[in-house]
Amino acid sequence: MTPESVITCTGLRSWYGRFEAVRGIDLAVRPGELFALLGTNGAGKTTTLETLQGHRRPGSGSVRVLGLDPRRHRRQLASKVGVVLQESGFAPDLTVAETVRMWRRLRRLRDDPRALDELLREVMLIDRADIRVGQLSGGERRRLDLAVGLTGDQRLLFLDEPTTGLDPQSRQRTWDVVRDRLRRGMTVLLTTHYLEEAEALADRVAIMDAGRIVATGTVEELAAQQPARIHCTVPAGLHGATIPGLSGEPAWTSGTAAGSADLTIVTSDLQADLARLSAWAAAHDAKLGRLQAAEASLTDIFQRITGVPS
Ligand SMILES: Nc1ncnc2c1ncn2[C@@H]1O[C@H](COP(=O)(O)OP(=O)(O)OP(=O)(O)O)[C@@H](O)[C@H]1O
Repeated sequence: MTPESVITCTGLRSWYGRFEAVRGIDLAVRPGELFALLGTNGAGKTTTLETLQGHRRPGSGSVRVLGLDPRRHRRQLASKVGVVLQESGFAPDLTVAETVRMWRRLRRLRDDPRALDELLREVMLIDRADIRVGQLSGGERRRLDLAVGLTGDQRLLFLDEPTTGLDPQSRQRTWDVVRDRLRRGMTVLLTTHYLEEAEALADRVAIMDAGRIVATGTVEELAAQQPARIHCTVPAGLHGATIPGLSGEPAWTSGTAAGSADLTIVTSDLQADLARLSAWAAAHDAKLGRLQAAEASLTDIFQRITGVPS
């Protein structure tokens, strides 16, 4: 546990009756980082989030949010912690502006028309300010969720699948807003099943499976523990040839294009094997087609660690 952590879980366990949903997790989310909590269905993410948000008592272990116990200090945390849930039940008869104003009052903030306008502009809802919530599109409602989560002077934001159902432009806008807040010092705990988004945005990730954290670190750190992959096509006459010095395992198949063979090399020394493959191809005057060389992606890592396709 690092004292400067914004969120700390130590040995957190949680039960539903006799079923242990969270089985002893340790987490430390640092100030100003975007930390992504990923996991298989039923891994225990929601249970963990509910505990961090003060809605559930830890079965055992302890949690601290901004140094406070989230159950005992819910009031103090309410103005500092924003939550964007997948389903937020806003009153359909209130307008967008009324909804945000109401949340400002709930967070004991004074009325501030300028701050309200700024926030609605930020989430691209300024021209929908007087529209009733019940008339918003699904994507607009998600952006209202974000606005409400950001109402006030939040130091920490919980984001649960914030871009589900958003079109590419709204998705991009959401991430621009989150990035801007991160630059201004906010800490974000993201849960998402969109691994490409987590890969692009997260400073660090944790992968949960069956109540445990099974991997944690930066994507680069996790990728370094997994083999990389080289893929290319080779002239058919070289199918099955030995490539000298290769440390990885070559796998040959007949190519889909006539006169070619497909080669995949799974390797833990990507750079060296790429160099050996290139030298071998040059020595045989062979052109390598559709050459791809890549470290494991977060999707590969997730799949290998959990055994579940993402
Ligand atoms: N109220 C409940 N009563 C009994 N079991 C529950 C309850 N809520 C959750 N569980 C179980 O606890 C486990 C963890 O659930 P949780 O919702 O925390 O997982 P999750 O990681 O958020 O899953 P998902 O990605 O599917 O939303 C699951 O096996 C789930 O069935």
